[in-house]
Amino acid sequence: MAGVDLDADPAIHVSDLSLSYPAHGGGRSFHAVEGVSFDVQRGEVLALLGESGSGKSTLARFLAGRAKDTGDKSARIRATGGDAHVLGTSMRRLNRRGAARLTAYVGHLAQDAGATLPPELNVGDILFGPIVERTKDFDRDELGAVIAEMMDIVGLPLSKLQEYPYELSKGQRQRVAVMRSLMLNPPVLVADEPTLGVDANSRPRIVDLLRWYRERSSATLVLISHDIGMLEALVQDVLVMQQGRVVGHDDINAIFRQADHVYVQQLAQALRATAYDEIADE
Ligand SMILES: Nc1ncnc2c1ncn2[C@@H]1O[C@H](COP(=O)(O)OP(=O)(O)OP(=O)(O)O)[C@@H](O)[C@H]1O
Repeated sequence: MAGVDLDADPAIHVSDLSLSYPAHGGGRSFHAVEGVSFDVQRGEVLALLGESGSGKSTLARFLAGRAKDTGDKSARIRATGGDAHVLGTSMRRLNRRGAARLTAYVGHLAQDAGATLPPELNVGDILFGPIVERTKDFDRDELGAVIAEMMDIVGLPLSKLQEYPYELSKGQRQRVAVMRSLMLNPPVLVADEPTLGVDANSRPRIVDLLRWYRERSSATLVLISHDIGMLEALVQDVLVMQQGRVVGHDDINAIFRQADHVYVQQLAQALRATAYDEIADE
């Protein structure tokens, strides 16, 4: 696709970006992200942290080229300042066609993606879906082998390929959703809380799958996650958001050790407490 540069480094370049939701119900437009700048180098894993409502999902959707990807007009995100370039492509100038093409290069795992699997398809068809939608010309055996490897990593027996989403547990559905997001081998993946609300058994499986994917693809990942296991296993850099702004950006150890912002310190403490709770649960 014209405009996509797979060698772009940084893979993601965000410059003074501000994002808004449209005015509705007689109110004013809402500024969800304000004046945010950062880079993600090619092959790097960046975590976005911050309290609920700090703008993480909004930023993630915009970076993934899904700003207008919603039937609900009031949920369409508009850039009101700056821009973000992902694989050299301006997200601000992205039109509908460009956004559709970009989905082959920039994967987006939306929050609670497991809940939105197509109910009429079995797991096998769900996994093949992203490929079949694009081409009839693919090696079914080769892809089958990749699917079998992924099923093994996430601990799902191959018999599950014949089952439908309603037959799976919430954690199993989420594992399928994460597998599906990797089927097109996206060089950039934006994942919004991939382990949130998922049972303790499924969480490390999802972490293992994302780690496997990164090792084989050297993809650039942006992860929204407060899962200490996921952060420790995958993340190098952390960007902390508060009320739409960036209040910290550093190496994960530096952020948690010497954070000079009160909010970052509170977050680090809360994450450590969660980790201890989980150890206590085991
Ligand atoms: N459709 C919308 N219209 C207006 N405001 C919205 C809309 N969607 C989200 N917002 C607001 O934008 C702000 C940022 O929301 P966002 O979902 O990006 O935050 P978040 O950090 O991802 O939160 P969470 O961790 O709860 O998912 C919030 O104040 C939210 O209420």
